[in-house]
Amino acid sequence: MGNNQSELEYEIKRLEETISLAKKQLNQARQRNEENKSAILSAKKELRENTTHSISGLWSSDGFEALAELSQYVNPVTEKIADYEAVENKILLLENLIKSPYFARIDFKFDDEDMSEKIYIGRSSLKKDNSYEMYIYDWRSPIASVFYRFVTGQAFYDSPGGRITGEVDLKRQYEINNGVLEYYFDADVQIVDEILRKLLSQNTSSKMKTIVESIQKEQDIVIRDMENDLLIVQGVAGSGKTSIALHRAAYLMYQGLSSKLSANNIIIISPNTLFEQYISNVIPELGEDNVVSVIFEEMLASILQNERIQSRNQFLENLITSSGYRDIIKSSIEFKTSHQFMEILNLFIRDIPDRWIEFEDIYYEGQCIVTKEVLKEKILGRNETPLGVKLKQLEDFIVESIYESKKIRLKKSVKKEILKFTEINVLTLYRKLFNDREYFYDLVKDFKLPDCIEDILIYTQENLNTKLLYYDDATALAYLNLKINGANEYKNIKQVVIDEAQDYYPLHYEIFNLLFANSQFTILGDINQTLEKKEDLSLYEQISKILNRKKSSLVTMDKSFRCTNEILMYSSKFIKQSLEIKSFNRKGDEPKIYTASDQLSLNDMIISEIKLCLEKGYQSIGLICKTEKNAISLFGFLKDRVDVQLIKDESTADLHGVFIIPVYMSKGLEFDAVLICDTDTTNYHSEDDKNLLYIGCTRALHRLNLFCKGEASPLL
Ligand SMILES: Nc1ncnc2c1ncn2[C@@H]1O[C@H](COP(=O)(O)OP(=O)(O)OP(=O)(O)O)[C@@H](O)[C@H]1O
Repeated sequence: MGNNQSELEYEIKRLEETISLAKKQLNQARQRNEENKSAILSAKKELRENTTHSISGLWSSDGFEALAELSQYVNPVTEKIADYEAVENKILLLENLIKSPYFARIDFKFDDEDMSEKIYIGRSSLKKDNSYEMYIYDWRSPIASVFYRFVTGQAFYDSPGGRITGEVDLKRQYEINNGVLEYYFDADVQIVDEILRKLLSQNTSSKMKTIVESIQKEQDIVIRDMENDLLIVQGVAGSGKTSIALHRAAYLMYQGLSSKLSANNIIIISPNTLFEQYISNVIPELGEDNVVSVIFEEMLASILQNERIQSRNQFLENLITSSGYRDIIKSSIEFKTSHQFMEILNLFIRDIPDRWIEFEDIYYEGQCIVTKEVLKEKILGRNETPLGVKLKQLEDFIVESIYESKKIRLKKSVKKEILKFTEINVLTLYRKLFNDREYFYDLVKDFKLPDCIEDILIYTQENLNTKLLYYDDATALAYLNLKINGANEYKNIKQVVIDEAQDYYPLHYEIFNLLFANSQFTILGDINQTLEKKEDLSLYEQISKILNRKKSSLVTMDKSFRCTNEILMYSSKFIKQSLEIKSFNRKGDEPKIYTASDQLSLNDMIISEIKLCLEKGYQSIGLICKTEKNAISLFGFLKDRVDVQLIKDESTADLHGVFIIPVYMSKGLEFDAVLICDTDTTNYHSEDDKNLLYIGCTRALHRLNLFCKGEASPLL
């Protein structure tokens, strides 16, 4: 360890004091919850014994008295339960804190003081009761940013009261496990890099890890950004985008922020369930409740009230495997999720009342109550109100008109019959758009359409006749629905986090904008990790334009923390070098290409590589294939020889062990060792295939090898 003896003694004593304070507070918290528990139990007992009314009678006409009687018992219990939960949370934090109270210290001399102050930084704060003395500062506190952003010397941080300047005299990092100080070191940049290298050399775990001890300056800037309503991060594979997104969410929930958000104010939009599961532990490990998490297709299903929606994974599998249809699938999604198609849909919506709703005179008991002209007039105009809302208002107008004239209230069944045309079936309308060629071409006469538009129309018509709603049509329909009926979900969301931003199309962002009209956005992506389309930095301009927030900023991150030097160098050859990629300079073996003459010898090669990886102690080994079809077939060959799991659409496996996974599902994930198992020339030959190889290869932390049967792909 080599630390100065008196310093070491000081640190050991400081640690003991901290732990003993934390233990004292833990005991108090436990005692308080014992009291809470018995108070809750006895209040419940009292409630049972002393209230004269049964719960089921409470809402009857004479139940009010009973309700009042009950509330005098219920309210204190509710308060006790809330307190119990808050204290339970604190107990958990303290239990974790006792094991590892802090990971860093800075000695900061405020400009207006003579002596520097020792600031200990940990995952959560610890303060002496009834005093301002902070034993530990939360990593999210303003002063902790100095640790992440400065070396020794002049420094500053922004506090709620303004900028505070001073000097960092010492920067120290600790390794404390189970309450024992293993070592500490005073940090200059090189040593910190050495520690980070050691950290990154460890094996991955089945769940994503927190990175509070080693957040880098440029990452910290994104995590703490409070300036922008739209923050876009372009980061190369492994630069920490997902980690940052999650730490930022925890930061936004920090108690000390005046604009503190709760877990239900933040939503994270994930690419698939496997990824959602993989990241699910990070925020709780940072001591916060998990935020709302959704997959985009779940949002589509909820907007459309339709469960039979093609997932993006199914869409990709379909695209990659269907050689004959590939071009049309691509053109179709490109067209239907474009800005141009959105404008076409807007024109279509404008046309609906005139063209697609058959207004009729409303008769009741033989008397015309409202004419169709009046009804139509009420719907045309007021363009700022969504059509669906206007139709609902029309419904009320008709009911009121009947009441005015006949002085009767309509029965539900009659109402339903009369008001048939006020209900819009978006899918039926959308079908009409594609079925009526004359109408379609008239509607789009001012647009320059794709050359294959006729093929797109036929393809869409066919798809709309199946039971499954295709991914591109579901997107267009969701837009149509939101424009017609307005967006009513997610009203409490104030911060939207979108990971893998490059996978979404312009119309997706229009949908996000409609759904989260008043929210701020953090958007993270990598233009090199697109699967079926080509993107460049203009993607982010497009997103900015669509979301159109007051203040926005684009941050780029070019350092990859995941892969070894050799893996990153090898992976980089699959992408255009428009963006610089730096590695963290961690050494490893060169990736190799293994070519087998037939399937049997390929299987043998893969099996011996898996065995080697297991011998090396790797915890997660990813066997990546181009498609689910290839993955299933490889699984068939290997399953009786090694313990291996197949990952398919909607899998939620824990990533611990050996897995076979289609490349598009491996996005966002990482493995200690990766084997790309089907790199022959038939599988990988096109520009799109290069992107797939880039994504697959950059999943590897320590070891990457490529395998094929027959001729190896010329792309390798
Ligand atoms: N500051 C850091 N300290 C320690 N580890 C880090 C740091 N930043 C990133 N990492 C590690 O690097 C790996 C990649 O991080 P992450 O998955 O967040 O990157 P990403 O940019 O989302 O990658 P991809 O685009 O490939 O999905 C993870 O293992 C993460 O723990």
